[in-house]
Order: sequence, then structure tokens, then C-alpha cells
Amino acid sequence: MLAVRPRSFVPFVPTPSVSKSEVTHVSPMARTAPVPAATDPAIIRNFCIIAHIDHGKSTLADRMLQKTGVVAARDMKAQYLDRMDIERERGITIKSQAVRMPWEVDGTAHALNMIDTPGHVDFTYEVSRSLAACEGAVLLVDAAQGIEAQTLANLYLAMENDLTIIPVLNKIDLPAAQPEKYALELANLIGGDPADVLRVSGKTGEGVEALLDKIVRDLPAPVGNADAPARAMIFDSVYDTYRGVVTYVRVVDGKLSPRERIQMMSTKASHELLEIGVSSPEPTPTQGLGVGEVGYLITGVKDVRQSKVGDTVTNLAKPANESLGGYQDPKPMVFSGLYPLDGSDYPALRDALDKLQLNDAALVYEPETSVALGFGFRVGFLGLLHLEIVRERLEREFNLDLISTAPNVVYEVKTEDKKMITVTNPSEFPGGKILEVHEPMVAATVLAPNEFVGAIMELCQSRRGHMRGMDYLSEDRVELRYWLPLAEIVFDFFDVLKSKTRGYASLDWKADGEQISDLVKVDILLQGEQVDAFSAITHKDKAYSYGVMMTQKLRELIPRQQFEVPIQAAIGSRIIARESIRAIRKDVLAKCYGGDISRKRKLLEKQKEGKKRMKMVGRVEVPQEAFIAALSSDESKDKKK
Ligand SMILES: Nc1nc2c(ncn2[C@@H]2O[C@H](COP(=O)(O)OP(=O)(O)OP(=O)(O)O)[C@@H](O)[C@H]2O)c(=O)[nH]1
Repeated sequence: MLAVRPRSFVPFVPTPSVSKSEVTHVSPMARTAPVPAATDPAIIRNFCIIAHIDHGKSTLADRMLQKTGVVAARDMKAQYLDRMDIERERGITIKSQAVRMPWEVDGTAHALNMIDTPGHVDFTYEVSRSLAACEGAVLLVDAAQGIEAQTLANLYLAMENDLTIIPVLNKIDLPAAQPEKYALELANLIGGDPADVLRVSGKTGEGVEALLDKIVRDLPAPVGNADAPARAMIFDSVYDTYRGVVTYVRVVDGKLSPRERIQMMSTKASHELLEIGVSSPEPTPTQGLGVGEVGYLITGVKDVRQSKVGDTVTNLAKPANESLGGYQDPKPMVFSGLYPLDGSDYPALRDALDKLQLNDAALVYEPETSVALGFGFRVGFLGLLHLEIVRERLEREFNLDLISTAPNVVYEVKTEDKKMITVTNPSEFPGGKILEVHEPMVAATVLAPNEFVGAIMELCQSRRGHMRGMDYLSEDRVELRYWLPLAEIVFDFFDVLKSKTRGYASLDWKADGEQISDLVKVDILLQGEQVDAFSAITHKDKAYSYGVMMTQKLRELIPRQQFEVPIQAAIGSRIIARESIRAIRKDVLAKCYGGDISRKRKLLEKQKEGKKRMKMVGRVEVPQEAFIAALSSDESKDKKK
């Protein structure tokens, strides 16, 4: 599937505390001499670390930075490469970074370029581009957990890119580690001898030097044509407040030099190379980047959409004929409406989205209005994690209070006159006769101990899944493959899976075609008026339960009014569920007793404030909290993934 992820606004300024002299000084051994300039491809090794989430990639990467002397121990903060605050808090890697590290083997100084990759399924495209920039991959597996779904998914991606794989077991310091068992599992998976599986601890540093040696010895050096027109692949592109967009590239052929003009092959846009250099790990300008080298470019462009992940950079004066291929535009998979709680924040929300987009090529949005929620935006995301991150940043960095509508996937609807309509919002679902509704599908892989096979099958079946296969990875671990509708998997599937398997199952999925399904739009009516924010597209068999769930929930959330309020769920004009809120008589006089005018005024002020928070839907007053509570059911469920 496709992906580019949100970027940080972290200033790209060298840290004064890591000066060059210190770097050599702190080096733990003589093997970490400074990387020579103008590198001969024979001494370069480009690799990445691939792993299931939480298996310890970032910790190992940190330890490598320390062992190679590029970061002094005292400057080491946990997860040096995960710069974004949200990343640190959640302990996940969202953006990838490339770092150059010196490492000497048999008296020869080598330059190791390590590309840290994100692990979440929303950002798989990022992983695949990072892999394409490497010759080898360290396949890292937690020695207390064994192979998980993303271990497999990433391994397959690495194999598709013809990478040399170095299998490594991490966390061997843990008392629960079972290196023998999992070395065998790994060896069965990729072939080879279990004794060749390296054992390391990112935490204590044990085995890390042996791993660096193995990277130098086992991985092939990059090959390319130094005399050909330049071709470099963009594998990351980050917006920086001071310098504009910083683009990370891997040079395949030719050379890129400072001050020359370069061209982006997909858009044909040309830019001047203001600066070119390598990260070690702070940016260090160089006289250019040659075959096999990994580094950064600064051209002064202000928007990452002008420098997209997967695109090929070439010289404008001597352009290459063919791009490196594999370029895809990021495609949003999940849409949600974002509305400011306070209507007057609408321009601020628009400005904030504009700013975030500078740094996130995958973020798309357009204005939308809702009867219930007022002015807002329909925003497209790569997945729920992407949605949460964007929302959190809008709230945190731009101080906005937001309501988001229940997320939905994109449907293609064929109407009676054979027109195909793309529906990103349930309210766009056409009313008349519908011939077909196409929904996006995913190929999902679940890994779990075999005692849970029954529970997993039951869950996938209830989510309209089609089984595609099942394999035993070892005697007690099974891999199940399903074809499932994206809409069924993207929201709470992982949570339910975890609870049904006591946390032992892991999940990975990628977009895989579409299917025609029996889908309908369920509307929610209050006092006979449709509330657009609550409409949903569901499978026909699930429409009734959605209707009942939503009407019951709203009955609890909406305060009693002075008249009876029917809450109905309907498919077209057919009512499928109904609840009603009984009437109350509001004793307005009770608030005004006593003669003190200031007290009366205070009461009036309070009432006015209360009214402000009410949204009028027809004649029914719906407190904003009811919208939030009703819409929040599907949110924040993807966190643990
Ligand atoms: N005991 C022990 N714990 C480790 C080791 N390596 C990592 N951890 C812990 O495992 C957890 C996950 O480590 P990370 O480095 O954040 O894992 P990651 O794979 O980078 O995770 P993402 O960035 O979310 O993909 C952290 O709590 C680490 O402290 C190790 O060698 N031994």
C-alpha cells in the first residue's frame, strides 16, 4: 500500500555539542575514523533495519550510532532518530532517517549508511522506498516474541527488492528470551543455519559490534554507472522551518554536485541544488554525492509535494532517459470530517492544514459543510494512525479543538445511468437506484499461536473475510491469510483480534483490489431531520445493528427536551430502528427566584454560555458533547498497533 507520513517541524540545525573533534574523540575504538569524503562505492554499505513494531529497531539504531562514535554517549537520548515529540511519546517511528556511520574492518574504513524505517502499516510505502535505497537489511526479531506479522511483511518487501538479509535476534538480555527456539524459526523462514543468526541486545550493546562487522562483510557494495547521467531516488522528504524541504536521496548512477540544477523526473520541475551533504547524524555539507551514496539535498522548495518520496532526481543539463521506477502518488485510504468546535476557528483550521501539508504529501483535504457541525474539512488519511497523528498535531501545535466524524473508506458507486461516483463522505452516497457498490479490499496476514486459530477464523468470517490460506511457521505458530474489506479491518479489528487472542496475535495488511458488495447508507434522523454527521455506509446485514446502536446511544446522550423527540435510523425512506426521548417541562422560573439583580444577570450569562455550546438541529438542541461522544466510538483504537 501507499504511504508518506507526517513530518516534523524539527529545525535542521547542527547540535553544537557534537562537534567533529568530539566525534572522533569519543569513538570507543580506533575503528571509527571519520568517513572519507568522495566515497568509493566499494567501501559503502547501505542497509536498513526491518522489524515488527517494538522489536527494538530504534534502540539498536541508537546503539550503532554510539558504537560507531557518531553520537557521544552523553548526547545520547533514547531514540535519537525519532525526533518528533509524538514519536517519542508513543515510542513509534514515523519518519525515516538516513545516517552515515564510519566502521573499520580489516584495516579498511567503511561508510555505513543506515536508513531507519517506520514500522506501522500506514507507512508501508515509506518502508518499501527505504528498502529500495539499500543493498541489505537487518531483519530484527525480538528473542522473547519471535516472528510477527510485520516481520514477515517487511521480509517479503526486502526479498522483492533483492536485498541481502542478515537475520538478528534482539533483546537477548531479557530473562524471557528464547534465542534457540526463535533462531530455528528464523532459519526455517529464510533458509540457512540457526547458528548463523546473530544475537544482540540493543539495550546493553552486546553483539552490536559483531553485527556491524557482519554488515560490512556480508552486504554487497552498491554498483552503478559513475559516468551516466545522474539518477537518485528520493526516499524521504522533510519540511524544515528554516531551510525549506530537505530531501533524502540514494544516488544510483552519476553524481549530484552543489549549485547545479536538478530535475524531478515525475513532474519535470527543476531546482537549484543549494546544498548537498550527508547526515552523520547532523547534516554535514559535502562536495557532492556519487554512486551508491546516501545523503540529503536542499533546493529551497517549500513544500514536500514538490519533492515526493519515490521520485527520481536527475541533472537538468544532462537528464537521464528513464526514471528509477516504483513511484506512486500517496493515496488516502480513510476519510473523516474535521470540524472546529468553535465555528470561528475555521480559518485557523484551514491555515493549520495548509501548514501540515507542507510537510505531509499524503494529506489531502477540501472544505465541507455539515448541517449539524457547520464549516469544516473532509480530510483524507493513509490510515487511522495517520488520522490520529494529524488530529493530535492540529490540537497540540495549533491549539484547535476539533470534532472528527466517524472515519470511512472510499467507495465507488455505479448508478442506474452507469455513472461511477467516488464517495468519500456518506452524504455523497447517491439516493436513486444503485447498480453496484465497490469497496476497497486488503490482503491481511495474522500470526498467532495455533490455539487461537478458531477465534481468528470466527472474527475474520464475521468481518466478511475470505480465507486465502494458512501455514504453520513452527509447531505452535500459525500464519493465516485473509482477503477482507478495508472498512472492516481499519477501525477496531486489531483491538478485537488482540482481545480474542490475549494479545498474542499480530496483524499486517496491504491494499489488494476491490469487490462489489451489498452496501447501503444508513441515515440517522432527529425529529424527522437527517443529521448528516451520523450517516454511515455499512453492509446490508450490519445496517440494522448500526441503526440500533446509534439510536440507543443518541437517546442516552441527548438531554430531554420540552417535547418528545423521535430518533430514527433509516435506509432511504425505510425506517429500520427507532428510539424516543421523552419530553420534560422546563421550569424556567426556578432559575430566576430571589430579587438580587447581579445574581439574575449571572444566571443569564451562564445560560447564554450554555446555549452557545448547543447546536440546533431542527428544533432539537443537541449539546456538542453528544456529537463528540457519539462520534468518538471508533476513535483512538489503533494506538497499540
Ligand atoms: N530488554 C531489552 N529491551 C529492549 C531492547 N531493545 C529494545 N528494547 C525495548 O523495547 C521497546 C521497543 O523498542 P524500540 O526501539 O522503540 O522499538 P522499535 O522497533 O523501534 O519500535 P517502533 O519505532 O515503534 O517501530 C522499548 O521499550 C525498548 O526499551 C533490548 O535489547 N533489550
